[in-house]
Amino acid sequence: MRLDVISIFPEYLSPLDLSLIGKARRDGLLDLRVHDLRTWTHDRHRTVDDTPYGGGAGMVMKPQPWSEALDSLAADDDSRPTLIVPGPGGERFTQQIARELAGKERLVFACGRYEGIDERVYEYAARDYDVRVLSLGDYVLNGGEVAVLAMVEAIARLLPGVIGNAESLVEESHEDGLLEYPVYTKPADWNGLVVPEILLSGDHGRIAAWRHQQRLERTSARRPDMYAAYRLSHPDA
Ligand SMILES: COc1cccc(COC(=O)c2cn[nH]c2)c1
Repeated sequence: MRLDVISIFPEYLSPLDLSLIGKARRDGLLDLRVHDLRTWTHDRHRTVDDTPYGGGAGMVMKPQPWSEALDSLAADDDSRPTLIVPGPGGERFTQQIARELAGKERLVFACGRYEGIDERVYEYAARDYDVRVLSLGDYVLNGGEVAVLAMVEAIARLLPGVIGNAESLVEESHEDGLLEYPVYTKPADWNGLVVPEILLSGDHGRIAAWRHQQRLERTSARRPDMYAAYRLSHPDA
């Protein structure tokens, strides 16, 4: 998979050089390229924003640098990339969407700043891209970079070979509609707090049943919305 990120703060994306994502890039599992939007400005001040038509506070990102950046990246091959624009007004990003995007050939992430990107960029981009505005949650960030870090990590870890042990991708929160069970490691008695006896029993059938029960209880307590959806698709749960 090829991933491109366009930002006026490309250094914001440097955490993607680290750890498993960084290793996947070095191993050639992931072709991730970060671009400075100002590459596609031509004035002395490398201007990317201007005042909003209709008035109001703040600034809007100009359409021209974006259109040139998007044209340039689309021209690199004949695929039709998915353009992801993180924004508070987007469709909620979920594990299901992460799985869907992990199957794409090319993703391009546009990091908005200020009050947003001129609306005509979304229309213009739709010629060469499938455009998705995706939100991490109902809050406002100063720009899309933090959201891109989260989305790239959620997507890239699903790619074959990125996470050493694919087993760990199976029973995790949101993969199958339930939150994950509690986990423990040595020592068995720590500060007088002990590990549930069942986990020391070696009875893998009972351990699996206990873990599933824990997942049901946790999901019911913390995410009644998820629990209701789970019960609908698992009536005998
Ligand atoms: C597209 O233009 C803008 C403008 C301003 C900030 C942002 C960053 O996204 C968010 O704030 C966000 C993402 N998920 N939840 C909140 C994008």
